[in-house]
This record gives sequence, C-alpha cells and structure tokens, in this order.
Amino acid sequence: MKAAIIGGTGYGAIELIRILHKHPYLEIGSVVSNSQAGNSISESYPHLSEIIEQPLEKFDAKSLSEKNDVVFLATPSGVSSNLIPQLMEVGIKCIDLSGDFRLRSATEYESWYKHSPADDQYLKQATYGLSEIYPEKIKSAKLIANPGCYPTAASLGLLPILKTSLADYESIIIDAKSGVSGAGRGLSLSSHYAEINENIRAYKLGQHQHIPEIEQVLSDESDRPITITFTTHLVPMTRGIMCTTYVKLVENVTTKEVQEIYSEFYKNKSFVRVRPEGKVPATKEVLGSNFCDIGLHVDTRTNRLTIISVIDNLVKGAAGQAIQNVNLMNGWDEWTGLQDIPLYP
Ligand SMILES: NC(=O)C1=CN([C@@H]2O[C@H](COP(=O)(O)OP(=O)(O)OC[C@H]3O[C@@H](n4cnc5c(N)ncnc54)[C@H](OP(=O)(O)O)[C@@H]3O)[C@@H](O)[C@H]2O)C=CC1
Ligand SMILES: CC(=O)N[C@@H](CCC(=O)OP(=O)(O)O)C(=O)O
Repeated sequence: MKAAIIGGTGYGAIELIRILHKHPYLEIGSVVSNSQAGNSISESYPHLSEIIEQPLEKFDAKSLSEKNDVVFLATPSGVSSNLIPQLMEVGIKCIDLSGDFRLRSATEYESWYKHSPADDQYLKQATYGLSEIYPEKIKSAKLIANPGCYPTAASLGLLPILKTSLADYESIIIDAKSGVSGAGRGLSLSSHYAEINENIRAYKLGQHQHIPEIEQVLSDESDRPITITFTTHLVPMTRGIMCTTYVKLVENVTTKEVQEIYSEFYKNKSFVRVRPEGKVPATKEVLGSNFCDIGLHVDTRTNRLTIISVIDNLVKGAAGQAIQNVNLMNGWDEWTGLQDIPLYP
C-alpha cells in the first residue's frame, strides 16, 4: 500500500518518512510540500540523500487519492480542517497529526486553538487515535485524529488509576516537559539556541491547547467530568516528553499494588512498559522509539501517587502512533515498522 504525507518538510513528516522507509507493507507514494514543491526532499533534509530522493508535490486531493491508500497530514493547526474534507470527498482515509479533529466540541476550537473548527460533519467522523485505548474504533475508522504529544503521555499515565476507585478525581496535577522539536521546525524566539540552552521555561499556563484534549479523554474514560491542572515546560533537549503527574489517593495502597494495577492494564500492550517498583523511566530510554514508559510511586505520608510517563514526542507522540494506527486499521501487527529499540545513549 502507498501513503501520502502532507506538510512534507516538517519534523512530523520527516519522522513518518523515517518509519515508512522500514515498513514492509506501506511505502511512500507522495510527499506534498507547500513551500518546496518541485524540489527533492533531500534538498531540505540532506540526511536523506541517496536514500530517499522523493520529489515534493503540490496538494491535489484527486491525484493523491489515485496514487495512495492513506494520507498523513502533518500540517500546522488550522490547515487540515480545510484539507481533510477535500480528501474525504475523494474517498481516501486520513490520519491527522494536528489537533484539528481531536476535540468534539466545535466551540472549544475557538477558545483553545484560536481558529475556526472543521465542519461539524467531519469533526463527528473523527476517531481519537489513542492506540492502546481505542483499538476497536481505530480498526474501522476513516479519519483518525492522532493524539497530541502531551496528551499521549499524560493519558497513558493516568488512565489505569482513573479506571479504579482509588483516585481523587479532583486532585490531578500534570507537570509536563518537552524537548524543542515538539514545537516543529519553524523558527521562533523560544527555540533560539541562546534562549533555550541551559534554560527551562514554563509556558502557556492555564492556556495550553492540550488541556481540553486531556480532559476529554480522561472524562470519557472515567464517566465523569474531569478537570486538570496542566503546566508545560520547554527544556533544553531535542526530543522527549516527561509528564510528572500527581493524584491524591482515597484509600491506603502501596506502590506495589498500584504497579500491579498498571501492569495488568497494559499486559497486552506492546508499546507501554510499566517499570517495576522503585524504578522510574527517563526520556532517553524511549528515544527514537514508539514506547511509552511509566514509573510509579505512592508516598504513604501524603497518600499521593506520582506517575512518571515518558515518550519520544515525534514517535509515540506523533508519527509512530500514526503508523501504529494505520497498522491497526489494516489488521497488521501493531509493531510493523515500529520495531526499533530506543537509541541509547
Ligand atoms: N513536533 C511534534 O512533536 C508534534 C507535532 N504535532 C503536530 O503535528 C503537526 C506537524 O508538526 P511538525 O511537523 O512538528 O511541524 P513543522 O512546523 O515542523 O512542520 C509543519 C509543516 O507543514 C507545512 N505547512 C506550513 N504551513 C502550511 C500551510 N499554511 N499549509 C499547508 N502546509 C503548511 C510546512 O511544510 P511544507 O512547506 O513542506 O508543506 C511545515 O514544515 C502540527 O499540527 C503539530 O502541532 C503533534 C504531535 C507532536
Ligand atoms: C514544545 C512545544 O512547543 N510543543 C508544542 C506541542 C504542540 C503540538 O504538538 O501541537 P498539537 O498537538 O496541538 O498539534 C506546544 O506546546 O504547543
């Protein structure tokens, strides 16, 4: 089968290309670039020279659907809400890496994303692609809203405890850190070397666009409205997200008992690794891979659970999970094309 990628010279697209290069059943059919059509991808990314000399194309929904079986959109927020209706009209399946189809409520787009939502009829057709939680819905989906990077790490870390009666649902605090590639390839003052090197900065306090996304999935899965305190930090590394999440417990339980709940919850999920008691993961332990690693600690003095969840923002947080979803949609093994062990050190 063939895949088209839109947003061709962005980081999400380049990560899709890296994974698809090794995928046995899915090859790159088209790469669309707004800014570089007519050039080869290796002109923008010399590390691909003589490996992938894909010519970059202009967007044309009909021609993409004739040459490809699936389209990945790795475009900035506000772009795929216009492109996906055109692609769905010509009958091609879409996986959107942006946030344009993740929220169900159109009004939330105006307040959190500051742009108009996609047409309601298309919003309604989107399946939220958190692979470990919604595999059955993903299998039959025509449009996948691939989860955001922070929501992937935060939700996978929180859901097992929220599915028990042990959590105080009003007590959730997520302290999140991301490497700079999370902001994409575009230049900005905050990712300027002198601004981020040897520096840590909290940003978008109380305003991050991932707040409603995380609240939506947590509320859906625990059958009650959940609100969170969520603070993001930019840290001086290239890739990686760590969410340090705090939840008050309403009963006395030990770390070992919570660890067993998590191991049971993820027992058949290849990409979520729950660390044994006393061990917590670091971002480098998932670098370049599709893993989400989770470590747990119950402070018996405060009866508070600390959850550490780490992912590579460009793999499990974007391109890797998108490929995992296409694997599910086609009945292929979830691991297909995603077998890489993390790059270490
Ligand atoms: N970086 C990350 O870790 C994650 C990113 N995401 C989301 O995935 C999407 C892609 O992210 P990322 O690749 O990092 O972003 P980048 O900024 O690196 O790339 C986006 C690409 O989209 C294309 N583009 C820019 N403006 C337009 C436009 N107006 N119309 C059409 N295409 C345009 C450009 O490529 P070209 O000119 O070649 O078309 C650009 O390079 C974003 O929505 C992002 O929020 C989600 C999870 C994690
Ligand atoms: C480090 C950094 O800036 N990260 C970005 C992640 C954005 C992202 O992935 O965007 P969507 O999920 O909304 O598509 C941010 O915090 O806005």
